[in-house]
Amino acid sequence: MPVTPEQMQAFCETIVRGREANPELSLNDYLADVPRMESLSDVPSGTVVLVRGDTDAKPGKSVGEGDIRLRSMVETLKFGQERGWIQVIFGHIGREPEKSLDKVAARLGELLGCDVPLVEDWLDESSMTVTAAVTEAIHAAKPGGVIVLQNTRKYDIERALWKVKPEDVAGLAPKLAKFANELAEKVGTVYVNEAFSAGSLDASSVAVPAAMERVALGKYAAGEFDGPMQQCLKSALAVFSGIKIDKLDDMEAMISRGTIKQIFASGSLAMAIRKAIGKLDDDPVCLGAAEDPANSKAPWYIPPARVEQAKAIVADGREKGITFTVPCDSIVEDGTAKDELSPSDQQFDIGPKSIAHFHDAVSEFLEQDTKGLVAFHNGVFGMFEDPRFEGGTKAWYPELKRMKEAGVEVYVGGGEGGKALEKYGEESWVTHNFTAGGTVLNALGSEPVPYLAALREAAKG
Ligand SMILES: Nc1ncnc2c1ncn2[C@@H]1O[C@H](COP(=O)(O)OP(=O)(O)O)[C@@H](O)[C@H]1O
Ligand SMILES: O=C(OP(=O)(O)O)[C@H](O)COP(=O)(O)O
Repeated sequence: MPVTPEQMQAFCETIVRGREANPELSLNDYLADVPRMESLSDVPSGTVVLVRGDTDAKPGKSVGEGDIRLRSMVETLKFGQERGWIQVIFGHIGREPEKSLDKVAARLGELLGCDVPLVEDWLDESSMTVTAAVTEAIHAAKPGGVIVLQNTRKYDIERALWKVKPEDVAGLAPKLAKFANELAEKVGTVYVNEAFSAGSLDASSVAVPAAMERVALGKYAAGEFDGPMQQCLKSALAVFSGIKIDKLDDMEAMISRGTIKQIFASGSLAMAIRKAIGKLDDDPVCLGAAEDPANSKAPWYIPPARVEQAKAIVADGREKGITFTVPCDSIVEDGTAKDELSPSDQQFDIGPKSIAHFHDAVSEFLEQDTKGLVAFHNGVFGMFEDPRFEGGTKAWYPELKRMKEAGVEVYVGGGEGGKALEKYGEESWVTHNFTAGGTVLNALGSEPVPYLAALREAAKG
């Protein structure tokens, strides 16, 4: 049965409203309601299965280079191949619509040991119809065949939900319903999400499941949520760094679960915590350009409301016995270190005193019995892509190694922090490095993972 615009509206409103739609649900409640691959074991050979894949990868010259997300899909794709399904993978790559999945399709072919054709133009967006090229590719495929559709983000419909408010969903629902129904009719009504990192409100992840008869979470994604993510929920130490100030929401949610004993905050976002501590302890701190309203559009701007939020986090945290470790100096635009910022200074990295301070805080953390102790790290300590501002991040990864060697389970929450681990350390330095940044923060933090919410809604039927 095709999904009606009204049904699509209700479906997508739930996803867009996020936690507000179902405030009582935890990650594990979502996971409990999402069907797994085994539930599709009876899907017969020759069935066309739509797979939302983790295609945002940069495959290098040989297998193993830049293709970790593609390798993460192999078990699920083999599960389908063994059952003779024809799997049609669709997903995004980067944020530019013109980026191509040609290398991704080729690498998937190498990984699966078969030819994986790429369908370039698969949607006529003016009429919102799936093109004949897709039907032809499916007809040409044998049982076990795998097809890739070009970058979903070449079509505007993919990101139509990204910036909408719940009250605006109604206007988009007819288009989204047509899109999802076309895929259901011309491709298939069995849908698998094996895109662990695709945590945005892409239509392929959050609207298409509404038109599907059967849905399941892929094996890799399920394994990440059931395994390492469960361990992260037990973290005693959480390291939050980077530039995105909304990570304070996730810090708050993580603290509210009750396992956190220590917070390390670094990078640009730590300035909000530092300022908050200054206010609470009557020791004023200047954040320089980051608190100048003239910079309110900059990604590193710290709005007064975030400082207030940080104050509440620190005050509540201290009552619970949580300690907060923050930088005590900064590297500014000319590459020099400063203890205090002047109103015009911009912070780009933490300074040498902060590096030593974090080293000492790790030593202190390791003084306790480390058996069963879990640490979670997210983000980077400075603008590490520029060698002038990489010092803090570079010095931090050996600290993760030190913790792991002392018996702590150490998890890195993907994203830029994951890339920095590859640059300055080795995978073996930590217990697990997630292949996703945003998804991990949502799962551990303040908002449900959109695609899990969509799979849960779709599974309700
Ligand atoms: N002062 C800063 N501190 C931390 N990161 C910064 C800073 N200035 C710029 N950045 C950039 O922000 C990005 C990382 O921040 P963020 O987006 O929060 O991390 P993630 O992608 O892991 O969530 C990096 O590209 C980094 O270079
Ligand atoms: O790289 C990704 O996420 P991540 O940077 O959170 O790990 C995913 O492909 C999601 O990309 P998006 O943030 O453009 O939706």
